[in-house]
Amino acid sequence: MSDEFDVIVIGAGPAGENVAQRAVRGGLSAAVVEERLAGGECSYWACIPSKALLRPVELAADVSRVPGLEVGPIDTRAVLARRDEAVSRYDDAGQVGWIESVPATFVRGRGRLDGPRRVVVDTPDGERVLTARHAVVLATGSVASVPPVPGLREAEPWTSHEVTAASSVPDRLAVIGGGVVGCEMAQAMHGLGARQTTMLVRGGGLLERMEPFAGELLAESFAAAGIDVRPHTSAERVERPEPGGKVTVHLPEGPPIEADEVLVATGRRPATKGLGLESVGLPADRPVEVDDSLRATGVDGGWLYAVGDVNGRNLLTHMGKYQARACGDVIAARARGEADDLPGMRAVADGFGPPQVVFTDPQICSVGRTESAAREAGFRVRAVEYDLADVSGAYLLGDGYRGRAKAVVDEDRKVLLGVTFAGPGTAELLHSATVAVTGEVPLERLWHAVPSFPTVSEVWLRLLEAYGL
Ligand SMILES: Cc1cc2nc3c(=O)[nH]c(=O)nc-3n(C[C@H](O)[C@H](O)[C@H](O)COP(=O)(O)OP(=O)(O)OC[C@H]3O[C@@H](n4cnc5c(N)ncnc54)[C@H](O)[C@@H]3O)c2cc1C
Ligand SMILES: NC(=O)c1ccc[n+]([C@@H]2O[C@H](COP(=O)([O-])OP(=O)(O)OC[C@H]3O[C@@H](n4cnc5c(N)ncnc54)[C@H](O)[C@@H]3O)[C@@H](O)[C@H]2O)c1
Repeated sequence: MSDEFDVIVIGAGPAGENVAQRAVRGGLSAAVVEERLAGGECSYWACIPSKALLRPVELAADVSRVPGLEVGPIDTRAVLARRDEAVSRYDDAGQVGWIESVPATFVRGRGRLDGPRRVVVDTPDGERVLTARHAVVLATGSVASVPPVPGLREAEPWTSHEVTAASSVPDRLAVIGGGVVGCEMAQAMHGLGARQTTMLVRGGGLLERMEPFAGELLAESFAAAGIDVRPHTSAERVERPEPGGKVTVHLPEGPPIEADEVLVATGRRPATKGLGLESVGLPADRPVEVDDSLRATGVDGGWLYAVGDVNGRNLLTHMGKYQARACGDVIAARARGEADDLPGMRAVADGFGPPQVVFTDPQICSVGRTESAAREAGFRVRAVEYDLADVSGAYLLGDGYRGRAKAVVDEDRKVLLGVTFAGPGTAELLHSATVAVTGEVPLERLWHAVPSFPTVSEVWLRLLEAYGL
């Protein structure tokens, strides 16, 4: 059977779904190919379940800081049941219905490129060949990478998939990696009942891509909660004689770690395996390089696009969806032969440093460049910091509030290049920083954006005062 569509999207994660929606809105027909569940990694094995697991842990920490309230033990079964609800019990009927309501054609199966504008899908009913009149969009996401530690792969470690879908909490958990997944999932599992949680962190601290104080505050909070964070420590060898049995993680020095599960959280690689990239002259094992209109570079005819994790620009759902909006609009404009360079048709925000919230206690929130990244990029920089505990709104959230904020200023233009907040109750504050950084709001204008008293957002005023306004 042969089918022709204006646009074919491979991968129905948040990025793929949104490209289809925008392209259809622009007057085109679209097919969306998905091998597993419509909604993608984010909906079932990443953002949604991880936040469902973290929320009660965070709430318990918030409550424990307010005198007069008492936190009882967390009912882990109820939390796991709510997680199951949040992931629609791994049933994508709702998401498929949404795609069909766009309207776009949903094709269940594994897709691969087979030369220009041609996609072969292995469906449960056999092979189906789709051809695209205008564009093929790769939105296949990423997969967890497992480092070549002897014995690790054989030990069948947990990745983000297994930990977010866990049906029980291991008594003893070893975590390899001190990045976002490692931090969020160590905290979730520990808060939900793991008795011994050990984090093996190759570098000097947690969340090393952020401002240093963020990882430091998080490490203090983890230590207080009883999570054992071991900087400058790598796994040397892993043993698991019985499948599903006890795991032993050997270290270069000191006694090995005995655990019931080992979680690998050492980054991700683009999901390009078996995608047929070589059939269009692209390397098979790298992110698909794109320009700001999300069009793949180095492909004749300009019909191939890539959005979301697979292009390696910013591995975040909201950034993938942002790219998808630009991509769907630009494909539609090019198909109609209209101007394809309107401001919304270029994913320029990818270059600013994306907004990101790490949903730990304390929350870690950042947008734009860190001070060191800004200096490396050649900006003339001045940075100011403020202790969030000295802001009335933060103090009122609970006793012993710990938090910090930092603003990185471009001294030539007097605008913000980056902002970081670390502290409870700061996640919803981040968008104000995103607006200031993206909008390049002059500091003197920002002065007139008066924060409400007594909220945590009063830190804006304190940062500007620290700068000298
Ligand atoms: C534990 C964890 C927590 C996270 N939390 C957050 C968070 O809180 N906030 C945030 O912004 N980001 C978070 N992320 C990152 C976020 O999950 C990703 O950035 C996002 O899912 C990327 O979206 P995507 O559409 O590019 O890919 P995906 O969501 O990975 O979707 C890709 C889809 O393509 C399908 N596919 C792949 N290959 C093929 C093929 N050949 N044929 C057909 N279908 C195919 C896959 O089955 C999948 O459904 C988290 C990641 C992890 C691992
Ligand atoms: N709340 C959120 O926004 C959120 C939550 C989870 C994941 N994510 C996204 O998912 C992506 C993947 O997260 P991640 O935590 O897997 O990756 P990461 O890049 O954030 O962290 C990887 C960690 O593993 C370490 N590492 C890498 N290779 C190693 C090796 N061989 N041995 C030991 N340690 C090693 C790194 O030093 C780092 O500490 C992130 O880029 C993030 O954007 C976002």
